[in-house]
Formats: sequence, C-alpha cells, structure tokens
Amino acid sequence: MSTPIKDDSRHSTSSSTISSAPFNSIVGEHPNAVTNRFFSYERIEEISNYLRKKIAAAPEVAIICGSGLGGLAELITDKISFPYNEIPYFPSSTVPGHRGNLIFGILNGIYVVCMQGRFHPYEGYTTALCAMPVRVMKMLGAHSLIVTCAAGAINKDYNIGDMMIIKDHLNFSNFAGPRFPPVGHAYDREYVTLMKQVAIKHGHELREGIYSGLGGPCYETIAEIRALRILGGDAVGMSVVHEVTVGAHCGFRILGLALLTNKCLTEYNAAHESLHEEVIRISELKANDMQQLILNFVGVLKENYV
Ligand SMILES: O=P(O)(O)O[C@H]1O[C@H](CO)[C@@H](O)[C@H]1O
Ligand SMILES: Nc1nc2[nH]cnc2c(=O)[nH]1
Repeated sequence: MSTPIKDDSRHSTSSSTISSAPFNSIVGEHPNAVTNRFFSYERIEEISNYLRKKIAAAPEVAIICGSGLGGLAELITDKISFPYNEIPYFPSSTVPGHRGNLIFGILNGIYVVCMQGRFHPYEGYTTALCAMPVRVMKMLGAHSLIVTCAAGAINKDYNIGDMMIIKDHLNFSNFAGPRFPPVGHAYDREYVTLMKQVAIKHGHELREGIYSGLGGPCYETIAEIRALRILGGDAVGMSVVHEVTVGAHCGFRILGLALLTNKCLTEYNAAHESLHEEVIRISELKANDMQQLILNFVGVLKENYV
C-alpha cells in the first residue's frame, strides 16, 4: 500500500509547523519547540487517533530500529508507511542510518509497528520527546516492544559484529517525565529466555550483557570506557534507555538487542577511533542476522503469546 496522504486539515496545520531543520540549541529555540514540551495523554491520543484511522489493524508488537538496522522493515508485508514528518507532533530524523518512517504491516504473521529509525536526545530533542512514539505505539495496541541498536563493545570478550541481548542497562541520560517509574524488571526475563532459545534453534550466536546509555553525541573517552567497564557495562550507546524507561512505565514487555559495531577504546596508544560511518557499515553488514532473529522471535511470540 502507498504512503497515506494527510487528509485532515487540523493535522496538516500541526505538521506544517514541524520543521525538518535540525535543532541547534546554541542558536536558540527550534521552530518546532512545541513538540519538545511534555507530552500529555491527550496529545498522545491525538497522534494515535490520526494513525489509527489509516492503519489496517491494531499492532501487537512495536519495533524500534537502530543505526543501520532499518532494513527489517523490508520484511514487513501489507505495509502502510508514514514518514515521520507527516505525523503530527513527530520530530524529524536527523541521524544517518535512521530513515525516519513509521511502518505498519505484517511480520511473520503478526501485525507490527516498526520505527525505521529513532530519535536521540543529542539531536536536540528532550528524552521525553525521543520516547514519545513508544507511548503512541502502546496506545495503538502493542503489548511488546523490541528495541534494537548499534553499540560499542566494552566487554573484552565481545567482538565487532556480535549480537547482544540487553539484560539490563546503566542509564547516564537525563530525563523529564512521569516521576519514579520502577525499571528493575524493565527487560522481560521470559523474552530473554525465549530469544536465547530462538538463537540456538536458528544457529545464531548471541551475547548477553548490560547496555550503558550515554547522552552523546561524542563517543567515549578512554577514561569513560574504563569506568563503564568497572561499573559492569558490556556495551555502550546513545539510545535505548529512554525508550525502555518509558516502555516500562506504560507496561510494555520489552526485549533489547544490540549489534556491536566497534570495540571501544581502552588504551591510549590505540590507533583507531570510532566513526559513525563504520558503525553503519557494520550494522548493515550484520543486519540480516539481526532481522532473522527478530523475525523468528516474533513468530514464537505469535505461537505462544498472541
Ligand atoms: O543507538 P542507535 O540509534 O542504534 O545509534 C548508535 O549509533 C550512533 C553512534 O554511531 C549513536 O546514535 C548510537 O546510539
Ligand atoms: N556511545 C557510543 N555509541 C555507539 N554506537 C555505536 N558504537 C558506539 C560507541 O562506541 N559509543
């Protein structure tokens, strides 16, 4: 199916105020600053209603694709695709490797909603805004959330191209939003077990570890990586934690998957530096493995839970 055309003048007015220009906090307020404020229940409802009118069914599973991992959307059939800048109050995707589409359709027999690209706080958006689509996807009916990301490997035994189930996180990001949501069990233990079984069954090697979520946009210093390693971090990135916090707050069952795209620097005499181009290159190289894992996991969800 083709991309839906905006047919609601109220929403056209809203979205016409949404600029695609990247926010530069140094030069002043983004013209779309209204979207950066707190998202009320009514606002989430308004966005959900806009989408609900145009989709074929209520999604069961929500998926967020990390850097270079948006190819998963190619596996979705009966697609209805909304560029982010056509959805009321959605910000724009500004990071290479994040295509910026919200895609509804069928993945391995389940109706899903897939974010082909995410929002990062370093793009100038508040964490609450970056995580806002999680609330929209929940309101549309999804019960499970799969977050994927590219991340740097901190654990000495983990290598470039490894896939890692996120069993927990260290959150070094700030946040504004509902207060004191518990996140001790944010990552669903049953889903972790299920994903491990899926990986074994389909011959994928899977690591497990703790994701450290930092604000970015710079990669880490050597001192920071050494500190994160002491704290128990196995991987590091600039996303996930805000989505998982909000996902836990609104009752999602959550699975997190990281693709390790680079080894983090731990020695001052190391020759290489991390590069986003390299992150995307490795993500795209290994994306097929990640896609197969998710496809099979979703199939198991369908058999067991839906
Ligand atoms: O977490 P995703 O969106 O996959 O992106 C990761 O890749 C970028 C750095 O190369 C950062 O945005 C980091 O968070
Ligand atoms: N912060 C951070 N994010 C990443 N995303 C992919 N690799 C990295 C990394 O090394 N550090």
